[in-house]
Amino acid sequence: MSSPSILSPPSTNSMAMTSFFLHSPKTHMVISLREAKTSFSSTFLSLSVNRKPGRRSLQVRSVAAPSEAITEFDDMVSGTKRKYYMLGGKGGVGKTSCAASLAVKFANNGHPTLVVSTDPAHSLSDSFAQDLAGGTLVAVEGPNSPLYALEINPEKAREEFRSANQKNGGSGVKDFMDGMGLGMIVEQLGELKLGELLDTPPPGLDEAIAISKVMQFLEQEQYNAFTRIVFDTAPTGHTLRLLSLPDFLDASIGKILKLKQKIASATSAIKSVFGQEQTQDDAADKLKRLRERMIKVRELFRDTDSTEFVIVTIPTVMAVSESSRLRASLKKENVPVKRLVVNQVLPPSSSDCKFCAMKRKDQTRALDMIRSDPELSGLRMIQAPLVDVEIRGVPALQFLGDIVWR
Ligand SMILES: Nc1ncnc2c1ncn2[C@@H]1O[C@H](COP(=O)(O)OP(=O)(O)OP(=O)(O)O)[C@@H](O)[C@H]1O
Repeated sequence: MSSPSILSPPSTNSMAMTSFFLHSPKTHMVISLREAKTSFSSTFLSLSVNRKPGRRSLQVRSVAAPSEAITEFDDMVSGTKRKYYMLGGKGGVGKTSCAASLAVKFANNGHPTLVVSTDPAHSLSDSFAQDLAGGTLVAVEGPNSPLYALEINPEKAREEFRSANQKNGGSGVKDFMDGMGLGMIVEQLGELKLGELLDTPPPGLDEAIAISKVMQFLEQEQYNAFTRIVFDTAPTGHTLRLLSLPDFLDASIGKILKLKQKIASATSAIKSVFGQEQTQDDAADKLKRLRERMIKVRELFRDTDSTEFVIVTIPTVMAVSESSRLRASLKKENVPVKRLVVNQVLPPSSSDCKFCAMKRKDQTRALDMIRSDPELSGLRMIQAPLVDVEIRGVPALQFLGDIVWR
């Protein structure tokens, strides 16, 4: 598939309006974007589809946004040292759209970029309108610099983790050791509840394993070239659990490894439970590597130099309340947060639509709530407008990225 191309270069008219046309070969849709420069620090644009026979065009009108909508993309884009951006928030607020648009913008600004979905319900493929599934790096067509996407299959990652664990304490071991009168050690292993944990994983475990899987990818030399890594994370609840999981898993794996050593040295008969010595060492190595990765994940989340967690929300009381709790938890865990994206803000309009007026009033209340919230008021607020078409495909993401990340 060829990439979308700009058909006509930007042109400026007497009203200081910029317009250009994008052509997506996949959809054969011509998108006309008009950006009005106003005296405000931000511009809201609204999209509409013109379905005239033979020509579908997406028109973007611009309206002024409040002046606090300031972002500092320069700060995000500068430097070639690798940086990680983790976008998280309540379900459905636009995390994927914002993460994908940020990744496109980084790539268009010269950064070889990797965008990763660790949300068990992936939507990167839908957002880019390209098939990115499969659990490996897939090139995204369209941006100027290389952009790759990775949808981690959490179940597969968990299965790998489970098989490493089972070799160190599965039910076969328990039966054997019971028979040897060593049930006590098995009970100790049982106390770790790792097997149970893997059978009914709590929210956050998949995410932790998925992120550790990404670390595994990044340990390989061929991935050194990526200078920006954007994570589209799972909804808030998972993220909160994820923050405490690396510590928990680290401790659990540490205990398992210690117990395994004890067991291994107890009798050579017990050694046979684990199969060949070779297999045993493999399993231990796997666990050790996983443990090291968990430590890296924990450090990565707290590294202010290279990592930023961006909270995405929408202007509703429920979403703002959840974002406030998320920010409080992130603060407690020393995870750096600077920005809050408030997505789907209704642009001002002169129409007398009652529904819109009510909705706008509601949103204004939620925005006020953000401004007076002790957890959120200190963050840089970025407002993104609710647009009237679905944001899909690289040209649309580029458009969203140019509004949000400035
Ligand atoms: N600013 C916007 N204007 C209009 N539609 C939007 C906007 N942002 C996102 N959407 C749409 O909202 C829907 C949900 O967006 P998205 O998938 O990015 O959210 P999410 O937070 O990642 O969802 P989930 O939690 O389910 O993964 C999509 O259809 C997307 O196109």
